[in-house]
Amino acid sequence: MEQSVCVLKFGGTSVGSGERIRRVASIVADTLNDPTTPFPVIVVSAMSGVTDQLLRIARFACSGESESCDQELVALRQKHLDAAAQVTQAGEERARLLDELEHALERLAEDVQTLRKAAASGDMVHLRTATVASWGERLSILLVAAATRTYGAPAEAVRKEVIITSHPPHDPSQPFGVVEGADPLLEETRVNAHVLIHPLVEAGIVPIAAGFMGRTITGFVTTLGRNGSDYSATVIGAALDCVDVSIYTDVDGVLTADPRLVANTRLLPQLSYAEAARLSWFGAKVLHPRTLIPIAHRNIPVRVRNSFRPHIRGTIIGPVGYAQSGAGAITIRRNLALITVESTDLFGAPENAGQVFALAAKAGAAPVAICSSSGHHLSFVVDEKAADTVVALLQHNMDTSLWSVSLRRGLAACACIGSGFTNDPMSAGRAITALASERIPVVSQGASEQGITLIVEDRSSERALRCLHRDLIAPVIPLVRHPATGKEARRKA
Ligand SMILES: Nc1ncnc2c1ncn2[C@@H]1O[C@H](COP(=O)(O)OP(=O)(O)O)[C@@H](O)[C@H]1O
Ligand SMILES: N[C@@H](CC(=O)OP(=O)(O)O)C(=O)O
Repeated sequence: MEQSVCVLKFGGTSVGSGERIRRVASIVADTLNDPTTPFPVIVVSAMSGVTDQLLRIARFACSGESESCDQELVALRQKHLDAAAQVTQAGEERARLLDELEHALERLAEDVQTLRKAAASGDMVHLRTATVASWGERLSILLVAAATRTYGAPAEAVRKEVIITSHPPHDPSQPFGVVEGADPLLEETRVNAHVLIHPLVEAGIVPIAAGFMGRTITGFVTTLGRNGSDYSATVIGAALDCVDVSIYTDVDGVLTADPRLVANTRLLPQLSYAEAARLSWFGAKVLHPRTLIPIAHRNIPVRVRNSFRPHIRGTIIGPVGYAQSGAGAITIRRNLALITVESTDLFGAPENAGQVFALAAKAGAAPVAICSSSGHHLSFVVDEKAADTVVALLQHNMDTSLWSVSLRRGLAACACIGSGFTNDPMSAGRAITALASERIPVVSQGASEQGITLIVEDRSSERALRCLHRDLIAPVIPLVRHPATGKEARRKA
């Protein structure tokens, strides 16, 4: 019988430097040595900032800015060599790592050349860009594997083959230096995962696999989209029938709001798949929005944990949710636009909803939120960058003597999320009152059993997030200066 496995995914912040990679290696070694945990399979992201750097390299290569391109390549090489010096002692392991890194960097340089030529001929630039973008993960697996071995745990980077087989990306017409996510092919990925991972596991060797990347059946490298390593970890986890997936990042778990924007956030110990999916849909960067798709229907739990404080339990995402009344978390999704389709004869919006959303989908825009409708109008928000294409398609395809289409840019969605939100009849009122008290107008809104979504102007969105968090989740208690006690008063006197 095959041994049961758990998947540990380490994000870019967790592998951001040699010192951090050593910390990751010690977590991997501890997991391997813990008899109560299944055998670990590791999925890693690129060192933080490296995918951005690779996409700059891709852009410079395509636009013929050779000097800038070469400068970035030199900086990228140095970053990985510095990390290599930190994760290994001089000796055999260091020599092996440097050799592997040099070989990988040479292949990256070749792929950049191929991209240059592709841009000149206009041939498959998007696939060549994905190949360049995937090198961040292909470099970091070498560092993590070497670091893990120095902790006495046998580990090997999975580098010759790619685990995730995917479709090609849908839209080949991306601007230079941009990658679009491709959809994984689950059955093919399952076969690869068993062929590539299980022999290592059976031999007691920890597999270290590159997140984010995939490959088409015809052999082209793809990506699962920006920040897609979380998603790749659950795709690989599902393919391996893993017991659970741990996402290691730089915060203690899923919090009541983004701690970079709100001061007094709290850890959410437990979330249902639906709650967590909603949080990431509405902007919580801690999880990629597609992460839960491969595993939720199989009840495989996901734990979000801090690689800097691994002793903390983190957040468990599973079938059972956050069982409190009111909002559990507040998120913001920015850079949205509101599209309103209105019939001039005051009739027919519900009948035409299917056509409206089909046209939006054709423009590659899923409605982020559907805000309001009546017999003669329908309004929904989409990502601002897709809005012009959606409006153009609507105007082109709908009878403009009967329909008008309007667009309002510069908006954001504030989502107050929690399955218990509607248990408390005061919740929605408190959310709107919180915004009103800060003079933040609500442009539109939508509600469901899982919470309420308030559309506000983008420029007010961070302020809106803070006041909603303060009034719905964690009041900010002002520091009160107590009057001097008797003793202090005597000393002052
Ligand atoms: N509700 C939330 N809970 C926790 N973190 C959040 C939340 N919303 C946004 N974040 C942000 O997500 C970040 C982690 O995601 P990311 O930077 O992609 O990490 P990684 O490099 O590990 O993939 C955190 O540092 C935090 O600022
Ligand atoms: N490195 C890729 C994929 C990724 O998910 O990274 P992270 O785990 O650091 O968010 C990116 O930056 O898009």
